[in-house]
Amino acid sequence: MPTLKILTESELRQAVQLNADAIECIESAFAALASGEVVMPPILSMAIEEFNGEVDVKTAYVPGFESFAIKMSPGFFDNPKVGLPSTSGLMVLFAARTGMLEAVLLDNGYLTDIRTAAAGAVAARYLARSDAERVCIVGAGRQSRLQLEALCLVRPIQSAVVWARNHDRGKSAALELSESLGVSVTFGSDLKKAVSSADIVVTTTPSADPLVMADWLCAGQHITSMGSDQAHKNELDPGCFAVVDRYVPDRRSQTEKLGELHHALEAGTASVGFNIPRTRRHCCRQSGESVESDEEITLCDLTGTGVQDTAIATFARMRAEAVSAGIDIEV
Ligand SMILES: NC(=O)C1=CN([C@@H]2O[C@H](COP(=O)(O)OP(=O)(O)OC[C@H]3O[C@@H](n4cnc5c(N)ncnc54)[C@H](O)[C@@H]3O)[C@@H](O)[C@H]2O)C=CC1
Ligand SMILES: O=C([O-])C1=[NH+]CCC1
Repeated sequence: MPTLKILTESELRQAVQLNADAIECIESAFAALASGEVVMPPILSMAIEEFNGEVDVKTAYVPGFESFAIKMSPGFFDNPKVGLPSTSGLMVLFAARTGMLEAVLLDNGYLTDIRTAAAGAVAARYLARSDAERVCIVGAGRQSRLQLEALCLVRPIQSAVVWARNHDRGKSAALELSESLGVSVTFGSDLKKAVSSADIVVTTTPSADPLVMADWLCAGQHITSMGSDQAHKNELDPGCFAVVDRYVPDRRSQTEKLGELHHALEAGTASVGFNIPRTRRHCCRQSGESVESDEEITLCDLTGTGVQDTAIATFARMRAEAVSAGIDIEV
């Protein structure tokens, strides 16, 4: 009879943390995706508008990996009002050779959180100036915290400003991050000022209306937009596409439907097939492209990919098995 491994959130938290290993895991996943060998179908997404919710199913097969993950990932963005996290869910691992069920990772969204923050770190590693030290984080939820933590692992961050609609939540996030990261993190109510004075801007909200305006961007900045992962979400003024010098999507076929590119295509600030106007050497490659000039404005559009999920799930299972974590049941 086949054996099934079950891992709980606390076991997975012990196995995987946001650190250099997790970043390496996700960087390798993007490199595999860029090789063109990965099989990654479009995201299956169900909107439950009535409750400001969505459920995303993501998967990918990576040649050479013994297993592939299928992830079920709800995002219900009114949950914080009732004391619940916005995102949750689980990942399931299957054998790549036989399709047999191998493991259920009851992570409650933890592995998605880590792989998403690690993607932000990979983006900054390749696209932010090496001396980038001032950050603006837009939003004060789970990813706002993790994205800043991730940036501190790849750039010499000295200070950050957190902007949030809800000032109290923004102030709490800033205080918490100051204490946990040991850098100066303050709340800023003036988003224009916070964006304009940052070396790196990360947008982390499910906003359906642009928050960051094109004329706030400055030479030498890197922007990662990771909150907009559904067609209706839009954190950047589409005009940003007319001023950025380098654009990198996690998956072009996703960002043109779900990410910031989608809105730029609709607004006509980017064209299908594209190339951003005013381009010096624009790229749409998946990864491995690094910033070439300290004056470039770079934009990374993250919509979240199944290859990240297969990578983090297989990594977590390997780490957990190394310490004999979890229970095995015969099914
Ligand atoms: N690209 C990717 O791979 C992933 C993207 N996401 C997306 O990132 C976003 C944030 O996720 P979490 O941090 O887990 O959520 P969260 O609910 O913990 O945090 C969201 C933050 O955005 C704020 N916010 C909500 N609506 C807003 C609006 N209209 N204008 C300004 N601020 C607003 C909230 O008050 C909160 O501070 C979501 O859109 C989620 O779908 C999440 C995980 C992976
Ligand atoms: O899988 C994912 O990236 C997400 N699921 C819900 C919000 C984002």
